[in-house]
Amino acid sequence: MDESELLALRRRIDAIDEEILKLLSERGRCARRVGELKQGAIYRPEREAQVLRRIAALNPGPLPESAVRTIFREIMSACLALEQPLKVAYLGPAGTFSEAAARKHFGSAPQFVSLASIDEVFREVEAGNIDYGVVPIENSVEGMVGVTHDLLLLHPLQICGEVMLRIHQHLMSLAPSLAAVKRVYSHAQSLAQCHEWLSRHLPDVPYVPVASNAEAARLAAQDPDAAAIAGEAAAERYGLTVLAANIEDDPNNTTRFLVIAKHDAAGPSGRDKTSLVCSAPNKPGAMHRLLEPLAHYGVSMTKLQSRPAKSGLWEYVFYIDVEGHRLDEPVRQALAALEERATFLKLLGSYPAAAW
Ligand SMILES: C=C(O[C@@H]1C=C(C(=O)O)C=C[C@H]1O)C(=O)O
Repeated sequence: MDESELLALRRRIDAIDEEILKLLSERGRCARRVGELKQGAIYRPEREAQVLRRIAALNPGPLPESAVRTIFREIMSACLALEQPLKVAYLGPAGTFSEAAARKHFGSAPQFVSLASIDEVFREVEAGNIDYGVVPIENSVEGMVGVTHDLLLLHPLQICGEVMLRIHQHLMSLAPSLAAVKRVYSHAQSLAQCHEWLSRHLPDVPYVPVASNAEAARLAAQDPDAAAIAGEAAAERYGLTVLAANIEDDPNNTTRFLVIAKHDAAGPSGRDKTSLVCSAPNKPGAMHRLLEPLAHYGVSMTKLQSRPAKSGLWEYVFYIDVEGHRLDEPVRQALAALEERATFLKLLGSYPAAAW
């Protein structure tokens, strides 16, 4: 090893770090001043999405895109906290995928609050005790989360963002090896998602469903004969060793979360979605007529989900996501036409499509 070159490189790294720190401080001062000039919401999801997309496109390497995104996510998180410390609630307990989604979206600067139900997340945001709520809306394997759909219809809240989270399940334990595991705790959905792996590697032990993956990890941390299936955050939080990683049967398993607030994204980011819920008159061709304006104005639909209306038997409401912001001209016109044809329509908000 060339000692003098090593020394020179480390000196260079120290000098670079000082430069980075100076620039970060300057960035923080700019953000704080932006905060003073702002009217309305301090947190601007459309601007944050643009910053992340721009940085990813500019990245010259050698750092991978994911590393650069994570670093800039944290920089913005810290800058935003200088303008306004945020309170973000998620469906708890701590260590669940909902917490991972909240941190992926907001970075680590906000104060995170774990709440016991999706209903409580909506209520606390509506009451103004919490600035933003992160709630699951659909999973690529399990389908829609019904309660979140119902609450979006009931509460006067808006969607201001979405988060896509790849769900990786790990088997974790205090036990040194698989052979020592005598029972497995997890949420019923996670047990189902790892069914093939479990029947191949741990066919003879009981699988015990519990309230959440985080609860499973907490139990496994008290019992050296037990293992839990949960996400990585739970292993860290409860001091468990991952005995087998990525044991989910479907490697593309992804959950989509929504960020709810009292406002949506004030303007377009360049790659946006708009969500709405509506109902159609109960007569032949009504659904076709309802959706016709989307085709007419060239607006793409990314989701159409029906759900029983709580008003009567065999009546449905339709949850629709389209590409574009409500202020983009084709979306604005399509929504106006759609509203005329629907018996009921509620705009749930426009927001940047998940940046990563
Ligand atoms: C600085 C701003 O405020 C916040 C912080 C941002 C940042 O650090 O880049 C971006 C958007 C806002 O959430 C801004 O609106 O430009």
